Amino acid sequence: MVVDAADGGWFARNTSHWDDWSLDDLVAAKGSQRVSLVVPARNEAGTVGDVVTRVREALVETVALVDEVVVIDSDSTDATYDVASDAGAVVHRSAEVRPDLGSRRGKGEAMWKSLFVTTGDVLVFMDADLTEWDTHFVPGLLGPLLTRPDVALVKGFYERPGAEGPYDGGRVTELVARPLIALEHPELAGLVQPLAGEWAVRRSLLEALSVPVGYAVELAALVDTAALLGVDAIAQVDLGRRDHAHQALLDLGAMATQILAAMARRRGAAGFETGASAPSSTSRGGAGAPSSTSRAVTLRQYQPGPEGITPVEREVLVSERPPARTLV
Ligand SMILES: O=c1ccn([C@@H]2O[C@H](COP(=O)(O)OP(=O)(O)O[C@H]3O[C@H](CO)[C@@H](O)[C@H](O)[C@H]3O)[C@@H](O)[C@H]2O)c(=O)[nH]1
Ligand SMILES: O=C(O)[C@H](O)COP(=O)(O)O
Repeated sequence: MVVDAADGGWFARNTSHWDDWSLDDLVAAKGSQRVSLVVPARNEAGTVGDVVTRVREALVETVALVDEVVVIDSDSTDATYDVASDAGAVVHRSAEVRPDLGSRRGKGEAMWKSLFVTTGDVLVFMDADLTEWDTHFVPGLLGPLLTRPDVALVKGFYERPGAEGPYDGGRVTELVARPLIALEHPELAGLVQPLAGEWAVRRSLLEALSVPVGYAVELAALVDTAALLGVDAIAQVDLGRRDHAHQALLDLGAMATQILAAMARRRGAAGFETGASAPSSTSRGGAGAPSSTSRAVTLRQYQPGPEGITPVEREVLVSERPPARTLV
C-alpha cells in the first residue's frame, strides 16, 4: 500500500474496504440515527429507476439501514421525476424546494436543497447515472461514519475504466483536481477519487458548509471539511468498481471552470472574495432571496462549423450557497 508523504500518513490511517463491516454490524452501529440516501438527477430517466429500486430492495426493505431514498430532480426535461417516483423514491424538484431561496442550475444546488427535505442525521449521496455499481456502495460509505465518531465525511473510490486503464481517475480528476490538490491542498493527496459523487456526510457538517451550486461541490466539501475539522475527519472507502455515463470534453470544461472558481474563492483570489463578482462575469440578481447573487463566468470554447472554427460561449455558474444552518 502506498503511503504518500504529502498527505502526512492520512491514506494509511483513513482508508477502508467496503466489506470491512457486515450489514448487521452497521445496523447495530446505526442505533437510532437516521440515514437518507440522496440522488441528485438531471435527465437520468434511463438509469435512476435502477438505482432507486435496487437500493430500496437491499437496504430499506431487506435490511433497515436506509430510512429514506430521496431523488432531487435537478430541472430535468425527461421522465426522471416519474421514473424515480414509480421506483419508490421520494422525489422533489430542486426548484420547488424552499422556493423563497430561489433556484440555481446545478448538482451542488440539488444537494444543498436536499438538506431542507431530508430527515437523515447522515446523508449518503450517489449519482443517478451509474451503469456499473452495486448496492454495497451505501453500507461501504456508512462504515466509517457509523463506527468512528471522529469521522464526518466519507468518500468512495473505485476502479473506473478509462482511456488510461482501470485506475484512470477521470479527465477532470487527473487534469484539474489532482493538480490543484498538489499545489494548494497536499493534505488531501491521499484521496483516490476526490470528485467521486458517492460520498456520505453528517448533516451537522454539511449544514455548516458553503456549497457551490455546480460541480465544485465535491472538492469544496473536502477542502472546507479539512479546514473546519482537520483532515482526519475525512475517510475513504474502496467500493470496488464503478462506471457511469461520460460527459463530452467541452462540457467537462465547464465543470473544470466551476472547480477552479471554487478553489480561487477559497484562496481569496482577486475578484473571488466573498461578496465580489467573478472577473469577466455577469452578475444577475436572484429574486431577492438571501444569498441570491448568481455569478457566471463566460467560457469561450471552439467548435468546427460550416465556415471553419466557430467560437461558442457558455455561461458557467460559479455561485455558492451559504451554510444551510444560517438560513433555517
Ligand atoms: O445540473 C446537474 C448536473 C448533474 N446532476 C446529477 O449529478 C450526478 C453526476 O453528474 P454527472 O454529470 O454524471 O457528473 P460526472 O461527469 O460524472 O462528474 C463527476 O465529477 C463531478 C465533479 O466533482 C461530481 O459532481 C460527479 O458526481 C462525478 O460523477 C448525476 O446523477 C446527474 O444527473 C444534477 O443533479 N444536476
Ligand atoms: O472525475 C472526473 O474527472 C469526471 O467524472 C470525468 O470522468 P470521465 O473522464 O471518466 O468521463
